[in-house]
Amino acid sequence: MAQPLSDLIAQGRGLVPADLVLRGGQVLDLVTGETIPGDVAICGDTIVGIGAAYEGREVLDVSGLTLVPGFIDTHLHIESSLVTPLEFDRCVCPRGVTTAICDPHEIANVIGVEGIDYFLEAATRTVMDIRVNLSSCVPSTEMETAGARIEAEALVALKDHPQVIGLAEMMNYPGVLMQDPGVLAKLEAFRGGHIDGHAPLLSGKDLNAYIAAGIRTEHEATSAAEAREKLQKGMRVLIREGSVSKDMVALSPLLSERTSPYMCLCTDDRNPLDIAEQGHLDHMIRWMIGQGIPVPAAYRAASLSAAEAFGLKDRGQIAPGKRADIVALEDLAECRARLVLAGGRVASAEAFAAREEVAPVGRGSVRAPKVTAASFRATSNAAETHVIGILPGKILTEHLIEEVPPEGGEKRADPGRDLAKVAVVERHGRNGNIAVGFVRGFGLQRGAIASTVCHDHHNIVAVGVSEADMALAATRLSEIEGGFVVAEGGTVLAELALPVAGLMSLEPFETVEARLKDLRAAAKGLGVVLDEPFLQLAFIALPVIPALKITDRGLVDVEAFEIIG
Ligand SMILES: Nc1ncnc2[nH]cnc12
Ligand SMILES: [Mn+2]
Repeated sequence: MAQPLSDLIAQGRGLVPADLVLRGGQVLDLVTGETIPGDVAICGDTIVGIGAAYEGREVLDVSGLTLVPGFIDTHLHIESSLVTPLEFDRCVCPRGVTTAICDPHEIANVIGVEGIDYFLEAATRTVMDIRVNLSSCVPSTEMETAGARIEAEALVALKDHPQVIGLAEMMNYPGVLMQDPGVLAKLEAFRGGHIDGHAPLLSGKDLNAYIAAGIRTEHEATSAAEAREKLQKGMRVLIREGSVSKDMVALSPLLSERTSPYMCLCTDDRNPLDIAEQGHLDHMIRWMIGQGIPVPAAYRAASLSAAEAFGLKDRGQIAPGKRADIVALEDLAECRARLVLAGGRVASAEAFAAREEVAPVGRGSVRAPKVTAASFRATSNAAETHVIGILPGKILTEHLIEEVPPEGGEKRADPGRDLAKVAVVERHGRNGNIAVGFVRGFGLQRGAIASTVCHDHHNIVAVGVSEADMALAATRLSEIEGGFVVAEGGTVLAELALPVAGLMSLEPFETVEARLKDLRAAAKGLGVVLDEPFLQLAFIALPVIPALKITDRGLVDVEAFEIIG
């Protein structure tokens, strides 16, 4: 809410006490890289003074601390935190993240615009400022069955919502290059405004064309060379460190004093266990400074550069006229928040408790066909088999070709060769599709794991070496309204219910953390070698990330952009 100009001016001049004063600290100025001693005076949600002594009706002592602008996660799917937006707020804001720019395409792929409305409603109630980019690819391609379809006109109707920035990641980059009419209609509708990108491995003239179409950011760069080309061609590069996509090591060498105005930080998909064990953007800042990235460059990417890249002129600096998004730190290299203000409000337990809940949506969203072991038979007479090769810490996969000799017209998993079956079961009640393929890299020796978090169409995906356990896990997901399940020998070993659209829990984030630990332990007990098996599982179904994926409609050769089996 805008403060009266007379209050801003009188409090900024020190003629009357400010509403709140942070006393005795020093401000890290991200333009010059210098620190400015003095109080910070705040009127409502706005900073009105720095670098001087102020009186305040309320005074917080921050002596000995350094104040930096609140952190901005420039691209994430809050659904991937596995908790509701208000629980995400309570989990992450105390770590210094005061703005989250989300793309609700996960829930939108399950329940359509109602899912976007749910996030827009939540954004009016959180302590942090949740901004929304409107989901551009629901479904991500025509090679999958989603629970909903969103065309340009539905997005245009939401365009002027105060929490909306622009169009979310244009993942259908082949559709841009092939000038798909539906894709061009969305680009046209948001032309001249903010359009996020998603163009993994795209380079050269095709990248030129993709950017010329008005697309401004990239978070899918997974190498310094790829990121450099995209920076040089005018994109803002968002360095991503999620629970599966971990690009910080590869990309942070590019982050310097010179490039930091054009680079930002994001998480894309990060679950509560990783947030608890390592952190969120604070983890990225801590790690990068530990690697020798200049301190102002790291904090600039986390705040000022992000604000400017997304047109958020009211934030990104601790300076008069800016939103009072402030993080107080004892040690810039440690980046452990001692105090966080979001819009002038302390991110305290009381502030989180005072928020009004948002009614959950997407209940009862799993409407899958009944399945049995026979549903997951792989019938074929040809030994040559396309196999999805998992790359740990990446959502890119390899397109492997293996000899899997059929026995009696059927191909089986072969744990000795790390060959498991993977199946996708359509669960939106549309067609009951079931596709079966093979995957290498989970290390699974027994049983099965399954999930309704299955980017981005969020059907049921199951990986297993026992078809009966795959059927048990998939059936259990229908019973618990979606989530994660580990099953072996006819028994469910561990599970996490995600009843909000089959994507988010209604439990506190601490409970979800604990359940994830049990699930990871149960999966490890079956031989799984991946650090983050469930998010890795969730991405083998995403047909806009090279190279071989599987949807409910079959195996997808992403480079050829076609279903191959
Ligand atoms: N959740 C997601 N959806 C689409 N593309 C992604 N790339 C990384 N995370 C993604
Ligand atoms: Mn994304």
